[in-house]
Amino acid sequence: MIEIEHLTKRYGALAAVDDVSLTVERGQIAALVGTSGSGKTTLLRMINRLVEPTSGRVRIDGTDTAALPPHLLRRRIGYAIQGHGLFPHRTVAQNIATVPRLLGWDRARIAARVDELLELFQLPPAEFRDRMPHQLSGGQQQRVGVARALAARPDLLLMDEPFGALDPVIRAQAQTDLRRIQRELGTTLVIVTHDMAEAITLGDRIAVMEQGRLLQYAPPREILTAPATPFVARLIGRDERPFHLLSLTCVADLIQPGEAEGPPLAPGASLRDALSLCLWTGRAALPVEGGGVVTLEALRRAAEGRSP
Ligand SMILES: Nc1ncnc2c1ncn2[C@@H]1O[C@H](COP(=O)(O)OP(=O)(O)OP(=O)(O)O)[C@@H](O)[C@H]1O
Repeated sequence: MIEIEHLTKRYGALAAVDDVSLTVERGQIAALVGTSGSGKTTLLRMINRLVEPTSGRVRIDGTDTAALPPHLLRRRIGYAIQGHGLFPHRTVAQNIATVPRLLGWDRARIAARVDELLELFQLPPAEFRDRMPHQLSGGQQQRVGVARALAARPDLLLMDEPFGALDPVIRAQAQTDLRRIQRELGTTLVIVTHDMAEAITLGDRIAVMEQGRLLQYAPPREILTAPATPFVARLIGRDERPFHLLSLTCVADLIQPGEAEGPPLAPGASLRDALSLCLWTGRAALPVEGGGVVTLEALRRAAEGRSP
C-alpha cells in the first residue's frame, strides 16, 4: 500500500506538485492523468525519490520512504519509462538481470527469472535472451523494459507513459498483458498516462491532476459519471463518455434470456465491442456464448451510465 500525504514539490515559485494526498491499496492500479506539466511525473518520481519532496510524506507498507537510503528504496520499486531506457550495449538477459544482480542473486536464479519473464511477455527465451536492444522492435523493447522493472518481483511498479511510443494495436495488447501480469503477481502499480482511454482500461482508480493539484481520485465509473470539476469533464471528452462507460463493463453483466441470430459473443467481450457489432450487423440483439442475448436497448441504457 502507498500512502501519499500532503506531498509538495516546489521549484522556486512553481509548485509542480501541490499538497497531494492519496492512497493506493495493495494490488491495485492507480492511473495518473492530466495535461502536460500538471505534475504527474514529478508525483511519480517522488514515490521512489528520484525527486525529493519539498514537504509531505510517502509511506510504502507503513514505512516512511524518507527513512530509507534512496538506492535501496529504488531496488524494491520497479520503474519503467517511455522509450524503455534499456542499456544499449547489454543483451536482453543482462538488461532484465540488472536489479537481481545488484541484489546479489546467484546466477542460476537470475537465469531462471530472466527466462520466466521472457515467457511471461511472450518473447521465447532461446530466441530473445541474447539479442541486443537494437535487434528488437519498439514493442519488444518496451516489453523487455517492463520485464526488467518486474525482475526482482517488486511489490510496487511505477510506470511513466510506458506505452506512449507504441502503435494502437500493439498498445492495446501491451495494456492487456500488463493487466494480466499485474493481477497474476499482485503488484501495486502507479502509471502516468496522457491517454484517458488507457487510464480507464487499466486504472482501479484514476487521479486527475491540474497545475500540481489533485482534482479527483476515484474509480473510472465515478470519474465518468460524476466528474468533480469542469476540467475533469473536459479531460474525459463529452463525445467519448458513452464509449468509455461501455468499455468498463463486459457482456456477461448484461445478458438477458432470449435468442438471437448470428455468431455468439464471448461473455468477456466489452459492451463497447457488443455495440460496435450491433451497429455493424444492423441487429437489435446478439447471442452470447453459453446462452442468452445482449440487446441494443440494454446497451443504450448502459451507455447513459444507467445500471443494467
Ligand atoms: N527539475 C525541474 N526544475 C524546474 N521545474 C521543473 C522541474 N521538473 C519539472 N518542472 C516543472 O514542474 C511542472 C510539472 O512537471 P511534470 O514533468 O511533473 O509534469 P507532467 O504532468 O508529467 O507533464 P508531461 O505530461 O508533459 O510529462 C512543469 O511545469 C515543469 O516545467
